[in-house]
Amino acid sequence: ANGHEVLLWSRSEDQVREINTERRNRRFLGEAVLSEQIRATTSMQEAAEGAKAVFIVAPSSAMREIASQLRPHLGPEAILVHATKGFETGTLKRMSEVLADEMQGMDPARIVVLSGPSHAEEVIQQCPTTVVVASQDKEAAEAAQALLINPYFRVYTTPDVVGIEVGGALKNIIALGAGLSDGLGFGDNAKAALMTRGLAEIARLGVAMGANPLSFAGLAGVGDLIVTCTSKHSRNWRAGSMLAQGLSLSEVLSRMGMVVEGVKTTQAAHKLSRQYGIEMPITDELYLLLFEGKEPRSAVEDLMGRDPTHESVQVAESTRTGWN
Ligand SMILES: NC(=O)C1=CN([C@@H]2O[C@H](COP(=O)(O)OP(=O)(O)OC[C@H]3O[C@@H](n4cnc5c(N)ncnc54)[C@H](O)[C@@H]3O)[C@@H](O)[C@H]2O)C=CC1
Ligand SMILES: O=C(CO)COP(=O)(O)O
Repeated sequence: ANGHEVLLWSRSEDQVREINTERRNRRFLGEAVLSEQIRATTSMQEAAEGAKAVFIVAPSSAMREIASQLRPHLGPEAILVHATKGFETGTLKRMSEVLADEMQGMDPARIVVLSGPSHAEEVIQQCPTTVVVASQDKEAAEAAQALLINPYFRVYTTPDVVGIEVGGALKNIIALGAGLSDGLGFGDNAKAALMTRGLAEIARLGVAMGANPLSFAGLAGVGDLIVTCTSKHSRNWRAGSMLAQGLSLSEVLSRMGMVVEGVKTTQAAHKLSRQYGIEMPITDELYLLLFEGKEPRSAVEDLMGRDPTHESVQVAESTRTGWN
């Protein structure tokens, strides 16, 4: 829509053919017609060489593999943007840390994170959407902003890479919980409580990891939390509502056929909360429910029956500085 020449890389020959010959990507975007400016290829080299910007939009589980395939083809001036919401399971690293590992020799200032309330199904229909791009380098963030911004897609910048990645990843855990809550018929009060107290625990962990607390009031915090807990497009919300119907986790994942990042993120956040000494009661209950067979109703009873406390969000002082 912005007039750029876009070359998509996919490992699927069928998908590449469908995009190039029919201008459709049916499995993911139905009958939406893709711009003539978009072509696809199965060659990483063809896709990346000479590109002004490279966007990685793969599941978190594929990030390291894709980054290592990309490394030999990324030009010295290109910015590297990712829109992936999750952590690496084994190392608990954020996605920009995985990219920095794999792009040895590349200036980490060229890495940009894109996040915010943005379901692809609505962006392709040109519905008004706002996102945020984060980079330790102001120029790199502004370069991504300039490439993407248009009358229906508004892009903000921020230096808070940690806050934007942590907010985007952790909201998926709460969205799984919101789907469960809705599926069990718990009503709007319960969902509002989950979102609010969920945001409190997201902010607590995020700040401990070095985020600016104010980022959690922004697009990649409360903004993405709202859309993922309330949208019919959300895979995490849908997965939660299927779990409420009594389906097992493996049944839910095979029926979805698309990534449900909140599942692996629950595991990662459960470990991170212990590593940083942060209390995350909603995440803990979801962990027990997803991986240790706890019944949803007893998870809710345990959450509601915690010791009475006061409402403070209890975030520590942030130590991070921003751009000048
Ligand atoms: N769908 C959306 O609207 C949004 C998605 N995201 C994030 O983007 C990431 C990807 O999500 P979706 O595209 O929605 O997932 P998806 O499950 O719909 O599609 C993932 C694609 O990646 C491919 N893939 C998986 N592993 C691969 C590998 N090792 N090498 C090459 N290709 C591989 C799959 O074949 C599939 O085509 C996730 O982290 C998600 O949280 C972020 C914002 C919005
Ligand atoms: O992150 C998203 C929207 O901003 C996508 O959420 P789901 O993965 O739950 O569909």
